[in-house]
Amino acid sequence: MKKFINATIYGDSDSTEILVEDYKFKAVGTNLGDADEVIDLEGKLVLPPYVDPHLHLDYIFSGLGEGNANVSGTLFEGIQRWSDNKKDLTEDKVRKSAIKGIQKEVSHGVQYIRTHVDVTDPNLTGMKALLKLREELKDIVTLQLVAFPQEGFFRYKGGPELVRKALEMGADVVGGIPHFEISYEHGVESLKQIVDLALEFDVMIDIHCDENDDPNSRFLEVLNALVMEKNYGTKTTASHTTSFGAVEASYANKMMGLFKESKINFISCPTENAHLQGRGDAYPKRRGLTRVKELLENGSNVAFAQDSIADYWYPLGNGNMMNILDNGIHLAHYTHIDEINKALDLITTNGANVLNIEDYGIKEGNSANFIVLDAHDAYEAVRERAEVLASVRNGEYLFKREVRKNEIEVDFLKK
Ligand SMILES: Nc1ccnc(=O)[nH]1
Repeated sequence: MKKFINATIYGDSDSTEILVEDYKFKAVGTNLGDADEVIDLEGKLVLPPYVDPHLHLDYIFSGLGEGNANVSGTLFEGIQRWSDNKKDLTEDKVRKSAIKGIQKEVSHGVQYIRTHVDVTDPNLTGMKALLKLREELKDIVTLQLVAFPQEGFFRYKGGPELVRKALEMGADVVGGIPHFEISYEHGVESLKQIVDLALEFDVMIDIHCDENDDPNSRFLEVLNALVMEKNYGTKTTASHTTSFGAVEASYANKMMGLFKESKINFISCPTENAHLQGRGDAYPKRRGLTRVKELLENGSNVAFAQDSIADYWYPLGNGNMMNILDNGIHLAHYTHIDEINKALDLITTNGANVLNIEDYGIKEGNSANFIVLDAHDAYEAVRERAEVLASVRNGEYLFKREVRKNEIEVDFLKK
């Protein structure tokens, strides 16, 4: 039995101690009694691990190297460059770069990743490599795999069969990209078939949905309607929906009511889409985000995600969710003090809700997974973009770092 004392627990001001036994939280409270080992957290902020609910592990680092830069900075060039280069993909290549990406994310306190895996590949190379890693790395990170037809469900020859095959192989989620199909009708039909596949295989849905600046892109409306009718909203996520940041208020307001009814989830990738969107705009330029603040006020579940690390779509990124959060709350105007105080939800609990993880959170009976930040409360953590000092999984440290001093003592300040 292990006891962590002097913890400041995010969202639980009554508790300061955590007791862990047999990989699980045995109790969370105060004065919890004796333990074999006592660890003093010195008042630091403890929260459930970061969740990155949208990442492309099979693409990681593909954008590095001469001639690989996406010159226009657009989604379409990213897809084209990937398509041109993916023919040389091997399982070993995907495995090695995915491991590097996972290392980066885990070292920043992430323990849950949903990764889209391109299945528009007759060999399903990425899916094969990532299915193995999902199993091999499960004590370090929980991986959810999306069968994602990057080059289009219909637009890529044999797309529907490849998506089905990936689900048969064991993908956890079915994906889609309706705004990349060749017409509105093709996009709608792809969504219908994808929802049918989800019901047939009993898997979640996560669609790259309206990742453009077109205020007339309407696949979010279609997806929402389809899953609302099937009562499948909590198992469904609309990723990106950047066009919803460009629509008129009267349309947005109508949709808000329908999102409330369907309970569909949203993922916003603030850094990626600030980079990709608005490329066709003169000034003023769109920020490229969906209506994050308004969706949250509507009671919808919204999570932030990294999306890319140095691939054909986005040249930056390092798996640090605090960086994503910092950018996201600025771009979304989610910066009232009350919003800042709960902003960590966007990279923790809200992501766990997207992934439908039930065994999540610092409470009795759950797996003993948590992180410790170099801050004493949520506001300080967000304002300082606090470092992750430790990540604990199943009661054991994945890593632990020295406490960094926030303030350097400079001689002249003492005078
Ligand atoms: N942002 C994106 C990254 C990768 N693929 C996409 O379709 N979009």
